[in-house]
Amino acid sequence: MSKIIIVFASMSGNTEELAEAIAAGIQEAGIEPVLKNVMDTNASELEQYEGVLLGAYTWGDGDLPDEFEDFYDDMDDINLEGRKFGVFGSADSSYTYYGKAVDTLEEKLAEIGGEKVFDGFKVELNPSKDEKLLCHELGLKFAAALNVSA
Ligand SMILES: Cc1cc2nc3c(=O)[nH]c(=O)nc-3n(C[C@H](O)[C@H](O)[C@H](O)COP(=O)(O)O)c2cc1C
Repeated sequence: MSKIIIVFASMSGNTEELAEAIAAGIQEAGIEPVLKNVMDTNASELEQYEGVLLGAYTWGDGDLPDEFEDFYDDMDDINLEGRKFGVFGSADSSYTYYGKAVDTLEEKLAEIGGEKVFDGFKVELNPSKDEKLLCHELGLKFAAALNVSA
């Protein structure tokens, strides 16, 4: 059973690229993460993992992606005490609420007991090579944070 799950939503592929780069960093640390599109899972699955990473682009006027709405509502029914989390997402700074979906998910994860490992990681549109390297480092850092508490 893997220790880490990464759940993401990505309409045009940018957030998915972040998720894959973070997953590669986790793999380098020796943990095989579970990587799932939010449409293929549900919030209750998060309770099975020690580490939870959520990735979402921002939609509408600072909104969560539509496909994250049910998952987000169902997070109220789970408890992530003792679990570590991190949130990431691609966004566009020409909008008023830059990457607000990332903030919304971070707040919810903290509310249900999770402990944040890194500050919400927002990337402007398509990730650059350097930003993908940063994702890789975040993956390593996240895996290390779990091992410390193990
Ligand atoms: C209709 C629409 C609304 C958007 N609203 C926001 C927003 O409020 N804030 C923001 O930061 N980005 C907003 N975006 C930009 C997307 O988050 C951005 O294009 C992102 O790179 C998409 O990521 P993805 O490739 O993972 O789908 C919006 C994009 C569209 C098309």
